[in-house]
Amino acid sequence: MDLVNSLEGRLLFAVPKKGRLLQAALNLLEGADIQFKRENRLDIALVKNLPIALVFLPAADIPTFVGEGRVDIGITGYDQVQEHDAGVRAIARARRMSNEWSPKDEKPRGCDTILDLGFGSCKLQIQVPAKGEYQTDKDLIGKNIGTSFVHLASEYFARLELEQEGIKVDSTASYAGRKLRTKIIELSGSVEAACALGVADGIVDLVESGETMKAAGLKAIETVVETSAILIKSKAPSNPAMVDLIAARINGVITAQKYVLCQYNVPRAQLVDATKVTPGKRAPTVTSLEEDGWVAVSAMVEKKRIAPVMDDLTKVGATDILVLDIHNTRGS
Ligand SMILES: Nc1ncnc2c1ncn2[C@@H]1O[C@H](COP(=O)(O)OP(=O)(O)OP(=O)(O)O)[C@@H](O)[C@H]1O
Ligand SMILES: O=P(O)(O)OC[C@H]1O[C@H](OP(=O)(O)OP(=O)(O)O)[C@H](O)[C@@H]1O
Repeated sequence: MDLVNSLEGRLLFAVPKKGRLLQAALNLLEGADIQFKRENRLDIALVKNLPIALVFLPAADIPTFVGEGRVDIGITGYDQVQEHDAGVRAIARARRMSNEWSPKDEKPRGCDTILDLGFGSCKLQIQVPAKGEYQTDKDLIGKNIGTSFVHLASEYFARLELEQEGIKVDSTASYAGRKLRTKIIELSGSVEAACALGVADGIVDLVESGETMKAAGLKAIETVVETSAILIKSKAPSNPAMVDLIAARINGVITAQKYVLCQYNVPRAQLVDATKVTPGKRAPTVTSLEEDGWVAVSAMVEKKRIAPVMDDLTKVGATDILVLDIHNTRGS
């Protein structure tokens, strides 16, 4: 099969090819009924039931492909989009300084966020040895910083250096032409080892549970970016209607994962109190029961709140409380 020709007319959808976001992204695709078979070692898969092709790429590269409009939509981390944007800003500053800038450089690029996907949550944090001499981010000015997020780290320390000099920073354009006193060292993985091995005085890396940080004898002193996985699109996708369809399907899956359906019976006299406990996403559905003076209520409730909600319903006199998983939703 000529794979490149078979991409014709298909919306290109970038998915992380490995790492922390891969499995949750695949689960979302399955929930959205995006059917495909990925051949061994191939990074492109044609979707069987929709005019879409999936492109499996490193999470860090997805903002570049989407931002340049080569791929229409993608799933990646918000941190990766921020890092990419910071890199684009750095190039623009350098071009302006070297007078290579032209109005073409201003053409709209970058990605738009469609949805927060609710997984892959963590923080990009500045970390230092827990028992070391550095207590604040300012203590690291002029020192060595190890990171995979070189552009975000450079902007962070550029701002810090300017503020230390008493210069007000109103945009990242203020960093133009400045040489950082802090040395940003690019590392592609196992960044936590850099302090112990003497390569860096501090690091900028992701923290979720904090286990990796703790095991490396580090502590976090500042947060650069809070992140989670997002669905992004290019500024001018090839098929906007298909983008909307995918966004609606994925949104339906996320909502279904976040909520359960709570059903119960309650005396009509207690209905007001009960619906305060379960107001639903828009409003609860109330139907009358054959038994006089009683109603049945069903309402969507956030999964993480369901136990106290059941306690409170019991207190206001609800009975026959059922909690049902929601397989999928639309329009909620
Ligand atoms: N511990 C974590 N908890 C939650 N999300 C994470 C965590 N680590 C990374 N992520 C998210 O997953 C994205 C990809 O990180 P991951 O380390 O899986 O990348 P990768 O593609 O395997 O690259 P690398 O080879 O550099 O590890 C990150 O940008 C971040 O958004
Ligand atoms: O706070 P924690 O829950 O310990 O998670 C943080 C770790 O997770 C990520 O790395 P990952 O395990 O994906 O491997 P990597 O270092 O190869 O990127 C990140 O780079 C941290 O090292």
